This record gives sequence, structure tokens and C-alpha cells, in this order.
Amino acid sequence: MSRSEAEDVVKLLEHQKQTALASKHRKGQKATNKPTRQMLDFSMAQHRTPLTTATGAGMYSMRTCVVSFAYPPSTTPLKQLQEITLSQLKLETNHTGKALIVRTFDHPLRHVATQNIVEDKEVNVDRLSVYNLDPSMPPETILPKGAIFAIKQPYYKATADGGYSVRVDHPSDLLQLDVENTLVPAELAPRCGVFQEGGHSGEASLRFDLYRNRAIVNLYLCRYEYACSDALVSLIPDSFEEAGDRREGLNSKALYRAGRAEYHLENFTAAKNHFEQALTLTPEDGDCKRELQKTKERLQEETEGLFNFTAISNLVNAKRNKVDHVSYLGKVEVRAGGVCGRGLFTRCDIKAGDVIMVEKGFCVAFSSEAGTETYRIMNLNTNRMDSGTHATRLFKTVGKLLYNQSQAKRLLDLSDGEYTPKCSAHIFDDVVSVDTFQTQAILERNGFACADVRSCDEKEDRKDKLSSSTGVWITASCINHACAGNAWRSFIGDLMIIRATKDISKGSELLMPYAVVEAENNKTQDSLQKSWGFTCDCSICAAEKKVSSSHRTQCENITKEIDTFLTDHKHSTSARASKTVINNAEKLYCRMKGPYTDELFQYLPCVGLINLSLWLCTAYSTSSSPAKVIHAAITVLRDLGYEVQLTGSNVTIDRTHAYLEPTAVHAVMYAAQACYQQGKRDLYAELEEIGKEMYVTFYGELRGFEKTYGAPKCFAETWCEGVIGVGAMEEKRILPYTYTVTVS
Ligand SMILES: C[S@@+](CC[C@H](N)C(=O)[O-])C[C@H]1O[C@@H](n2cnc3c(N)ncnc32)[C@H](O)[C@@H]1O
Repeated sequence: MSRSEAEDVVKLLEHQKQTALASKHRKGQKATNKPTRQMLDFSMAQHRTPLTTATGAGMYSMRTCVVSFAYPPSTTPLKQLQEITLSQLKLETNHTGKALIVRTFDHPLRHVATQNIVEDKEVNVDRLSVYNLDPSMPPETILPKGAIFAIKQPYYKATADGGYSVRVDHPSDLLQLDVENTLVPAELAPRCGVFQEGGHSGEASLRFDLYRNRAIVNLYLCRYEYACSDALVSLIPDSFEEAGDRREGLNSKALYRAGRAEYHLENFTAAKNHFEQALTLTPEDGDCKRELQKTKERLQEETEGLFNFTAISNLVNAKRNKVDHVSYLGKVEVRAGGVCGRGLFTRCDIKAGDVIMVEKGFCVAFSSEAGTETYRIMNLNTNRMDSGTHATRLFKTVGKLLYNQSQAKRLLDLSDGEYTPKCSAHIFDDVVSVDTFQTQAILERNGFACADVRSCDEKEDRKDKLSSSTGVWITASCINHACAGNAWRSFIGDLMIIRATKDISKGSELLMPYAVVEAENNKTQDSLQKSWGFTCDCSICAAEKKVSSSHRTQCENITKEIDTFLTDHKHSTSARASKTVINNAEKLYCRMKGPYTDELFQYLPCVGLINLSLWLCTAYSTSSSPAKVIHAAITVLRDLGYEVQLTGSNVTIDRTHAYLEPTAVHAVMYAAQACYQQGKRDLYAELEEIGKEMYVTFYGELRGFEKTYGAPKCFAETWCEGVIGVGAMEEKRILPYTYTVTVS
């Protein structure tokens, strides 16, 4: 994003905030000139035209989701609320202690909110807008025509088009009511006949059937806790003789459904028990056998951490990015005593490159998924604006929590930046009361940008991507930040794989860079402060803070010169650079190295040198001797904080202070190639192993390695032409997070 674009975004957020603040002056007023039923009908028809339309090559309009000023969800059962009518609503007011009962009378539509027009028992009409629900849910399932709804603590708003709307920010405040519900006023009861259970409701066998069938509906609706309890309630006891020889088949079905619900809740031991019990009743049930087998595999993954990442990677694609695998957390534990509050600690020694943990996404919004759109999401509470799939991530997360209390509790346990009041996720009227604003605060602090399909496919700079996928991984969220951390994450579908970037001893805290470490430390600190509310004090940042102000100014100026140099002399062309250009780069490098004094940075990464250092290494790869390339590659690694020594046929590498990024793999592979050229095959093989290990740590798997670095036997030939990797290696360092703009 350019500076002027960023300024526009800041202005937009400021404008939105001022508009929201200005509307507050109407708080408590009654609405005047309310639209009639015909006017509302007309406006609905007009709004059915889609908002997001292509406006030319490469141009599009983006939806904006505004997270308005926070208020908590209702935590009172409907029966205890006092009825309010549309005519009694006051503007910009949260009608605490009240409930509005209305009936929808048109087909709903969805833009950012799902909308419909409603009437109450006094035959007054108005608009109803429900925010923050999963966009993949068709609007007809949210606000169907002719349905009756109770809106707890309704919020009434003047809208930008001069009209009004009852606004629901917390979906748990919206309840669809059964026509038989005694709270439904007679005036709103449907005029046509409805299905009545009649005298059957008391019949036990029908009751079992209904629960069993509701279990499957709840499974499809992803309401797994409800699905499981329905399935178990539907089990027909032996004493119920009426069921006769149908009992075993029906109970097997119920147990199968309970097993599937537990599987989705990742309670694999319970799932296994249900499937096994079902198979004792119907031993030949193929579905049950298949699910039991899958469950056993998940249990093995969960307890032993046995994953075939290549096989998993082969199965994922843009349409199928949610994998059927499970988290492995056996080597880690969450506890207090991290660099800030809680942290994640190791329960055993872990070697560089080894898997530390694997976590299945709690909720992921993939940009390629149906219903996912690129939104701007503006949070007026945190003054933050993100673009990408963040809005969809919020809607999906809220949707997941509404009917799964245990999942809601897990998410609400994460750091929320001191959000108040805290939501306790209690169940009222069969729905978990979920605070959308707190959920968004949690997602802002704990969300990760992730690959659309796999990390190794995404080697381009994410800065240019507006729609990158985002999600939340609960255990990984407990990892605190350090620029030169000891762990790195990669993704295959919605599976996050965290590997060690250096040797880690038992009981150590895991630390991971949240965002790219910038050449200018104040930029890194700004980004951490704006997005996560802290400044970093890791070894790199502590050294950077001690840099004298004259050296800092020198660094800032030379960084600009380096940027200009790298723009003028693209990395991909450096292999063909003239002697003069190389000379200029060397001089620039020496000047930049000055401020990185040994006193402060003897073993630490010198972030401002990395890009130029790699450029030089690439340039030497065609114009200089292998010995010079090896020296240059070791210099790149040194600038990344790796201490490398090549002695005889041995490579020793000290990663204590290292900062892993793809540049490290490039440097190792340049060194490997140069060793090959010198005929030092042992060194070459060892370096290649290190390069592969770093690559896998960064990207999660080896896929794409050969394409980038060439097959080993081609090295000698490609070397002579100076081709190796140059075209395939990316020019820029990777930014793992999507853009965030904050207004103070
Ligand atoms: C994703 S959470 C990490 C887990 C968190 N410590 C907890 O107790 O749940 C991110 C928050 O942790 C804190 N944090 C993470 N790394 C930090 C660091 N290096 N220094 C200070 N605070 C940090 C910040 O408050 C940040 O917003």
C-alpha cells in the first residue's frame, strides 16, 4: 500500500468514526418521518442489486464492515425481558431489559448485513439488519419471509440513507420464535394453518425419532454439542419394548451421529467409543467402520504426532483447504511466566527443524471459499482497519460460537487487550451469548494471516495481496513474539505446522516473530505497537535501541539508498550486473555495516544488511570464484545471525541468535552450489540438507524446493550459466501478515 493510499484509508476510518459519533447526538430521540410499508418494499427492491461489481480491469469496489461502538450482548432469558414495540424505540439507544417481537414480510437480502422488513403487533413497520453472521449462510435461512423473531435489547439506528433500522450486532440477541411460543402476540401468529404435533408429542417412540433426526440436522448446521446431546437422548433403552428389533439399528444410527459430533469437536476418544458401541449393534455398518478407522488415525496423530505432510499437501487445493487432520500438542504446554503473561513452553528438547506442534485451525476464512469476500473491516473501538478476509473470519467465528459453548470458552480465554466487560459465554434461550466486539478484539490480537492453500505456493510478497486468508489457531495464539524467535509457522490448508528454527531445550518459552522484521527498527516497533499493543525487547530490538542517534540517522539514510539501488538493479538481474554496479553495491554494504558495531551486534542479525548482502551473493555467483561466493553466502547467513563454519568436510552452524527467512535458504544453497563447483561433494551434501531443513521449516514441506534451487545434478551446468535459482528466487522478503492501519 502506498503512502497516499494509507492516508486515504486513515481518512476514511476517521470519517466513519466522526459519522458514528455525530449520530450519537440523536440518542434518545424518537424517529420522525418513518418510511411507510410501500417505501420499505421499494427500498428493498432497489437494494437487491449487488454492491460488489467489477468496474474495469483490476478495479473493484470493496465492501466495508464497520465494527461499531461496543456494547455487551443480552444475558437475560427472553421470558424475563419486557416487550417493546417499534413505535417505542428510541434512536441510538440500546434498549436493555427489553425485547421486540416482529414478523418479517419480505424476502431477505444480504450486503454487509442480512436485512429484511418487519412488522410488529401494532402493524408498524421498519427495517431489521443483522450483522456478523456467516456469509455462506443464505439470507433466507437467517431472516426468512413470514418468520417471527424476538430481538433482545434492540438497538435502533438512523441509517445513512435517511431511514432507520433495528440493528443486531450480537447474533445471540436474535431468536427465531416458534408460532406456538406463548410470547408471540396473537396479532403476529400466522393466519394459515401450521403443523401441530397433536397428540403425538407424548409418544416416546416419536420423541426418540425426533431427537435422532434433530441430531443429524444439528450436525449439518455445525452445532456439534447439540448434535451430540440430541443423539444420546435419542438412544432407546432396553426397557422400551415397543421398539422391538428396530432398536439396535436405530441406536447404532444415534451412536454414529454422536460419534461424528464428537469427532468434529475433536473429542476423539469419545468418538471412538461411540463408533465402537455402534459396531457392536450393527457390525457390518460400513460408514461406521470407516469413521472408526479415521478416528483411530486422528488419535494417533493427536498422541504421537505422526503426519504425512506430503500426502496431506497432495490433497489440498483452493476448493478443499480444510484438511481432515487434527492437532498435535504433545510437546508443548501453555502456562504463565512468558515474556508477557501467558506463553507456550516446550515439554522436551527439540532440535532445529523438528516439528514442535501441529494445529488444526479453529476458524479460518480462506479467500477462495464460497461466501468469503474481501472487506475492509473498521473497528471504531480499536481504531484499526484491516483488509482481507478479516470480516469473514469474524462472521464465521461468531457463527461457530453461537451453538458450541465449549468452543466459545476456548476462544474467549485468549488475550483480548483488556476488553471489558468480559463475556462469559453462558447459554440463554438455547444460544450462547457471544460478544461480537470482544470476539473481534480477540481476533485482532490472535489472528494469523495464512496461505490460501499452502505456504510453499506463496512466495510472492503478501503486501500486494488484498485478500489473503486469515484464521485463528488457539494454542499457537499463546506464543509470544520475539523478532529472533525460536519457532516459525507454515500452513498446509488449515493445518498450522510450527517447527523449531534453532535447538530448543525442555522448558523454554517458544517465541515467534509476529510480523516481518524491518530494516528500520522503529517500523518494526510501530507495527507491533499498532497491531498487538506492545514494543519488542528481544535481543535484536534491545541492540537496536542502543544504537547511537547519529548511527541511526546514518542507517535510515543508507536504507533509503539501498532501497533505491535494489529497485534500480532488480535482484533477478544481479547475476548479470556490471563490475561498476557490483562495486557500488559493495561500497553501500560497507557504509551500512558501519553502524552495526561488533560491540552491539557481534552475533546478532543485522537486518538492514540482509537484502543487499543477498544481492551481492547472487552477483558473485556468475562473476567470481566459488570461494568468493562461499564467503558471500556465509556473510548473508552472518547478517541473519547464523554463525557458519566450513571445515574440511564439516559444516558447523550456530543458530543461537538466528532469524530465519527464505534468504537463509538461498544463501545456504549458494554455498552448497559453490562447494559442488569446487568438487567438495560432502560439504555440498551437508549444506543441501541444511538448506532443505530450513526450507521445510519455513514452508512446511519440501514441495517447490527443486523448482527453486534446481536438481542437484544440474547444479554444475546451471552454475556455469549463472542460472541457479536466480529467476526462481523471490526478490523481496516475505511479509506474513496482512495490512493493518491504525489511527491514534
Ligand atoms: C497472541 S497473544 C500472546 C499470548 C499472550 N501473552 C497471552 O497471555 O495470552 C499477543 C499478546 O501478547 C503480548 N505479547 C506478545 N509478545 C510480547 C512481547 N514480546 N512483549 C510484550 N508483550 C507481548 C501482547 O499483549 C500481545 O497483544
